[in-house]
Amino acid sequence: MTAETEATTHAPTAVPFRAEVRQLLNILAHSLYTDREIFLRELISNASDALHRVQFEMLTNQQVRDPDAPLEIRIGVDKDAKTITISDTGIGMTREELIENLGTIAHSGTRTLIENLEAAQRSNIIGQFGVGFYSAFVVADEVTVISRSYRPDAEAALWRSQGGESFVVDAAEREQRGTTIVLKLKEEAHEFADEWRLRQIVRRHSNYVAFPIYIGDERANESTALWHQPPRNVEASQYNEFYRQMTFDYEEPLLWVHFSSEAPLDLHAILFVPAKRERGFIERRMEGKIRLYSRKVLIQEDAKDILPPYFRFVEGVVDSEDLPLNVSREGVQRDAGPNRDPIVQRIKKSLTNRLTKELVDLAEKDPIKYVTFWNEFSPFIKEGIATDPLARDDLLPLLRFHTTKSGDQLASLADYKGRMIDGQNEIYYVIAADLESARRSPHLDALNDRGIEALLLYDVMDSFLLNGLREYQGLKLRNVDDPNLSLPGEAPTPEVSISDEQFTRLVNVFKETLGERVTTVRASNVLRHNPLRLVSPEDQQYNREMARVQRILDRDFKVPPKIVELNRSHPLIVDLARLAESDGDAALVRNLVEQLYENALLLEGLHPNPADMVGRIQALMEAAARRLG
Ligand SMILES: Nc1ncnc2c1ncn2[C@@H]1O[C@H](COP(=O)(O)OP(=O)(O)OP(=O)(O)O)[C@@H](O)[C@H]1O
Repeated sequence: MTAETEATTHAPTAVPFRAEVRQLLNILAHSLYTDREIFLRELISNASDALHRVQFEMLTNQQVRDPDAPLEIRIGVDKDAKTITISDTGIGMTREELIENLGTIAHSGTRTLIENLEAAQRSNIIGQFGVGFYSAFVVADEVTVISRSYRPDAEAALWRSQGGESFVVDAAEREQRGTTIVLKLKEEAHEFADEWRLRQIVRRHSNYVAFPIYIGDERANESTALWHQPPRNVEASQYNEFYRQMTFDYEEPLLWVHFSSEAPLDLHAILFVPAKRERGFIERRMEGKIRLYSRKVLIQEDAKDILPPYFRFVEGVVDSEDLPLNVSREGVQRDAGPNRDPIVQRIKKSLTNRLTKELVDLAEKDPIKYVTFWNEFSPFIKEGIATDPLARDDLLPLLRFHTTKSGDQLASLADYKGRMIDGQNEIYYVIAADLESARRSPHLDALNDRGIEALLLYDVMDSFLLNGLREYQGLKLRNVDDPNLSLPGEAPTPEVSISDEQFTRLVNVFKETLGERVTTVRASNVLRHNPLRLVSPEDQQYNREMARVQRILDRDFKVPPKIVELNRSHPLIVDLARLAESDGDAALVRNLVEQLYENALLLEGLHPNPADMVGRIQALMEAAARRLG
């Protein structure tokens, strides 16, 4: 580097903030921010991240400034000058990094906040966002950052701003690796120049940070990571607090599991099942994060492969001395080398088994709480059964269904099995668009008559679930729309009140009216209380479960041709057969046939556009009114 370039690089330079950052600073400086104290959480979280990063760097890189510096955060207060100083021995920043990180790059949290600002201000929940470093300007009218990067050849640098349009960077004096942030408190924030107050804030928001936080000479945060403490010493409130500080979720978790073993596998972990699938009011998160530690070093912030994909809603911390440190910090790529590591696989298995067992226990011991779990997370469990044959048997006890006998309650497969009638060796189910349609399904006639229970499947995920659930404890699952359904038990034989000729004529009217939409029309021997049902021909047996999904996904979805089965004893069919005999009402008969067919489509969840029926229904109503009037 020449003397000139060095001189220019080291001159104090004013740099404008990026537009989004200016906007954010303006908002923060003027907002009535009730959660002002979270500025400390944000700065501590940055410091902790910087410490984690340098710790990780030291695993692989010998060339680190101050390799022996203790990894810690120190907070000091000058009561007279009204300043707070937050120092860390983390990874530090070069001059260029200060410019980039603290002024020109818009971070994810910043953008989300600006986009949702109005709602955030209205409900006073700015504190739920990761506003990060800039939250310093909520309490400070001047912020100074002095930093020295871990890179041995890097110089110290300074960043300073009053939060307006720009910031200044300059050279600085600092020997030690790390970052110091000095906040000159605003008049209305002088209350924070108080060690006792700061100590309280650290307890509330940053108690479980993995590095020591000192205020003055006293440690302010928990000294042993919660997951390293014996579970019997940890209280429910501590788990709840830990969860809240880690996730910012404002609801308490539904369940936690604390793992603590040293042999044969060293494993210390706390896993949480959140109360809701979507967390946070604005920044909705669907997936949990597992922070992976080895020998107390954070090696992955969002480990993807330490739990199976169907448990991706789980949050937590996993720490094992046995984990290989070569697992990358940027995140485990699924199927990438280190994940094939036998230790990673063993940890995964151990976590998965225990978590599954805890959920099964919950289902048995606290069915009410389990239903809240099921309502939120059932799609994941169904996905697990559909996609992971090895997990299937373990997950089956978690399944819950509405059935024809469960009323408003949910039933497990074991409940179903216990209620099977003599001679029954299959589990019957009906698929429909929603619970009410399922309950009304004409396919259920024959089962209801015999006292046989059916599972009511109406969730889109159920179609996928069936791929992995062909049988349960030796009992095959069978769709009740099966044309060859042969049922155990007895049912009364219905009276047939139309002649064969009348019926044949009616069958022909159905065939002519419905044309290519039907493969055949025939008498049903299972219908009792419904006039008609649609049955899938043999060649559709394998994909009919997916037809409903296709209808939702594919705008041009065409209903595959079906077998129409008619109930010869049903008054509507009887009347229709009589009506079909007289030629005068051909249009009315056609409309009735069409409507009967479409009613059935609707109950099957296959109707492409129910609103199309309105015109015809009106025509039928007019005809009825005319006759009655
Ligand atoms: N104490 C620190 N030591 C080292 N680098 C830091 C420190 N504080 C901030 N930084 C750097 O500045 C960047 C910006 O910080 P900021 O708090 O604005 O956002 P973030 O923490 O990265 O992201 P977000 O808050 O949006 O999740 C950080 O990503 C980091 O690179």
